[in-house]
Amino acid sequence: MLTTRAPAKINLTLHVLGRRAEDGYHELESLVAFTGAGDVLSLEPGPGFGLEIEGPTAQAAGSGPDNLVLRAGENLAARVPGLKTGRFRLRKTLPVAAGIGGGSSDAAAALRLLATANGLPLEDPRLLEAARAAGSDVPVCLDPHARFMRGAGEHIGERLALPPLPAVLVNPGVAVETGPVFRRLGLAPGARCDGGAHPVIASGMEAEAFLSALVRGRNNLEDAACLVAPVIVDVLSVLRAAKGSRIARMSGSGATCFAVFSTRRAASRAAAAIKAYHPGWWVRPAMLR
Ligand SMILES: C[C@@](CO)(OP(=O)(O)O)[C@H](O)COP(=O)(O)OP(=O)(O)OC[C@H]1O[C@@H](n2ccc(N)nc2=O)[C@H](O)[C@@H]1O
Ligand SMILES: Nc1ncnc2c1ncn2[C@@H]1O[C@H](COP(=O)(O)OP(=O)(O)O)[C@@H](O)[C@H]1O
Repeated sequence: MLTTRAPAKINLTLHVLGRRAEDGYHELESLVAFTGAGDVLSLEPGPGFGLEIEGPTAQAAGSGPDNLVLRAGENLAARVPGLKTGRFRLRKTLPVAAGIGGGSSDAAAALRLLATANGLPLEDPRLLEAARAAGSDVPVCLDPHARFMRGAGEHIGERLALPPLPAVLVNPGVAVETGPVFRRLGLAPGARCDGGAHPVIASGMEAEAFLSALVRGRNNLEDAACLVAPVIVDVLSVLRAAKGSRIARMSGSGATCFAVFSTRRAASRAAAAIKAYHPGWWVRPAMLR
């Protein structure tokens, strides 16, 4: 049995640069980081693909052929003749349709497990192709470390060493689909946006320099997502008001938002205080990397 983690993806920034005429997808520039924890996926090698799923958000994710774990597996099998397959077991704890790429990270985890079972290096181009075919966010989740993502997610930058980023993640329990949030931007195919250049972020930046660059970035989907799910406005104001919070922003197309704190202790305290006032919200302290 092979096992790997499928950590949550956080878009520390998400700049929308325009909308492509060819396929209607939006061109992005996004600084992505990952949490330590997340879903857990195992593979028991054997004939054909199968999926068992359990955990608090298993039902919302679904175990049918549309589950991104199975889609990713089939995508790779279509590209690698004689691929060794097997039965996946997914422990699903990340909220679903939450802007933290849980399904994408599960799909990437499935590809990593299949790569190991088949002796394929992570750099095998067929893995990247199978990832792209499963969804825009899957390629960046293949090797879950902080980096830039560009295009509609198909261009992945080098790993970046970020300073320690103690954070709190909050999801208010409202599922937000990605497509409708992009549509709310109202960009015509071929349109370009001029929201200002992305702040310069370099590997090895010291914490204060990194945070002052980060605050000059943005998530262009925030306003559109707040129209779809107005509770995001409350989540952002709670995170901004939390003691020791340095920056609060939405991840992806929402509804999960994050705040970064100067210390782990401040993040843990803020998480406990938010949870006490909002017992129905999913609240997690996390180190981002
Ligand atoms: C917004 C982001 C940011 O990381 O994350 P999430 O909020 O989903 O976590 C991603 O770009 C989402 O990636 P993913 O969730 O894999 O999206 P996909 O399944 O490929 O696309 C869902 C729908 O969103 C729209 N879409 C997606 C990506 C993109 N760059 N432009 C788009 O217009 C398209 O309408 C597409 O049909
Ligand atoms: N393994 C999976 N985990 C979560 N959602 C999944 C999975 N497989 C398929 N899905 C579907 O993918 C869609 C997006 O889910 P998810 O990846 O959690 O969204 P987001 O990227 O916004 O966090 C949902 O509608 C869900 O039904």
